Order: sequence, then structure tokens, then C-alpha cells
Amino acid sequence: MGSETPLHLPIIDFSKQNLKPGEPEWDLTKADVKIALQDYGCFEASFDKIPIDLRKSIFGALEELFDLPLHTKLRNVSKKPFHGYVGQYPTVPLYESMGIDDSDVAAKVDAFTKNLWPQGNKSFSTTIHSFSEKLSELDITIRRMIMESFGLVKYIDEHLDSTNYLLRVMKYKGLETEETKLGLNAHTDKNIVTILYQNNVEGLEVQTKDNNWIKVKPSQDSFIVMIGDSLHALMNGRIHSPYHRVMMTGTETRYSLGLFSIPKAGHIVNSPNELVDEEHPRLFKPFDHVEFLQFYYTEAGQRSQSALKTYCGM
Ligand SMILES: O=C(O)CCC(=O)C(=O)O
Ligand SMILES: [Fe+2]
Repeated sequence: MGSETPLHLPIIDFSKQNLKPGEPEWDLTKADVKIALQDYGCFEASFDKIPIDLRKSIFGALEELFDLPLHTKLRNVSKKPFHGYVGQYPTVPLYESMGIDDSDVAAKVDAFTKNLWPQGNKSFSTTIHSFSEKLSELDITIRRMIMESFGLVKYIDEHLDSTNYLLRVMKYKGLETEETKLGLNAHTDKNIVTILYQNNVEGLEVQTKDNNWIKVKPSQDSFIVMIGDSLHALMNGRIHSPYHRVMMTGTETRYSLGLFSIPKAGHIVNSPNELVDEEHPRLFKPFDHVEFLQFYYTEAGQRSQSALKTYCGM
């Protein structure tokens, strides 16, 4: 007791030169992705395709956004639950977040920006859009690798076309005391893949399958890749979608952002027959992601240990 090495997430390098389908580097990385996602549903990705000045300026953009008056931030509304402004919750008083739908599409980011800064804010929208566009390449690479790993090459284009991106930006206020406080409740993500990036303030924790919490310590050039419930269901349970939470300590403000790939409204998430056999019976009924999300935010959805199983488990 007491001498155990601290738990950490697998680290996978996506900065290699020859990371292209068909190259040996691709297959080696793909094998690591599969193991990490089966075991943890999560890994740390080093990815150098986002220039360092953009990685730095993204936090300036977030600070500027959250410094807007509350009545302005409340203009960030969405028909989809949890896609607009979230904050001022008594259970998570440190947490505030906003959502930018289709953040990889310049016109959509411009419209979001204009809603909050009617006079315009070009540097904000350029930063958010460039960051999202570059990070979406990592999302695509990872999803391609997952589909290939499970023999689903013929579905790759259809799968990639079935999602949109949401960029959620988060602020967690620093503390005035020495305690540790909950920043964000433990949850599983409900989407396909989430890629998180944060400033230098740690706090993210990911739960292992044997119920230990890994304190995530990403570096400036690493991103945390996490599987959501919809991909867990699409892959008939072959990859894990982990519980995670944010625990805050210290006085510094934590800024983070997540690029969420999300099934389009009306798209039915349904595991292909290739993933169903005697050893792997079908686990979930086909479902519409937006309807699942609506269920998740009902009382029954919030009460269930796994909203996914309650909603569409076989
Ligand atoms: O702030 C973070 O690092 C995690 C945020 C998160 O889990 C979420 O938005 O779903
Ligand atoms: Fe999450």
C-alpha cells in the first residue's frame, strides 16, 4: 500500500509524419487507439497540427467571451438541450459554459459572434473557427481508425457524414479556500467523440472500469479524446464511454473547451450487423440522438445510472 504508481491515461502520438491510411504508422496508431478505447474509453492525444499561437490565443478568446455581462451571454440559446449558455447552477456554482453549433463552419461562428458582439469581433470568430476546423481533423482521424479497427470500412463515409460539431467552451471559477470543490458532476458524454483542451489548470478526472479516478494532467500540446454514449452504442458496446468529472482546487480559473461530434437530428444511431454475433448480442435499440438527449434531461434520465441503457437498452 502507498507505493502504487499514480494512474494515468494512455498517450497516443498523432503528430507523426506518415499518419495516413495504408501507411504502417497508421496501423500501429490505430491498434493503440483500439486498445485505449476498449480499456479506458479515453486517451491523451499529442497533436501538433494546431499552431502554438492559436492554442494560446484560444484562451484569450474564452476569457473575453466569459467576461461579457450575463445578460449578453444569455443570448446564447439553442433548441437542443445543453447547446446554449449554462451557468448559475447552485449544484455547480463554479461552472459556466456556452455552446457554438457548427463551429467548423465560418458563417455559423460569425453568426454566433454577431449575436454577442453586434459591432463584430473578427479575432474571436477567426480563432474559434480555425481552432475547431483544425481539431476536427483529429476527430475524423480517430473515427476513421475506430471504424477500420472493427471492420466497418464501408460505413466510414456515411458515419462521418452523420454528425455535426458543437464547440462547448467552459469556465470554472477558482476557489478562495484550500478545499477541493466539484466543478462539474460525474457524467458520460452523450455524443460520438469529445476532444477536450484546457489551460494550465488541472481538474478533469476520468473513471476507470474498476472505479478508480484518474487525475488527468495534459500538456500544452495534448488533447483528451473521450468516447460518448452514442459511439458506445453504435459500436455495440465494443468501446467504453467513461464517467468523468471536474474537481477544482486552487485559486486559478480553469478554461476548457470540447469539440463534440454529435449525430445529426433525425439520424438513427444503429449498430451495424457486423458487430452483432452470438458472443456480442445487440445491446441497444436504434435511437435518435436528440430524443435520447431530451430523455437524459428528464427526471428519469437524470436518476438513472445509465441513461443510455434505460432509454434504449435491449
Ligand atoms: O472541462 C472539462 O475538462 C470537461 C468538460 C466535460 O466533461 C463536458 O463538457 O462534457
Ligand atoms: Fe463530459
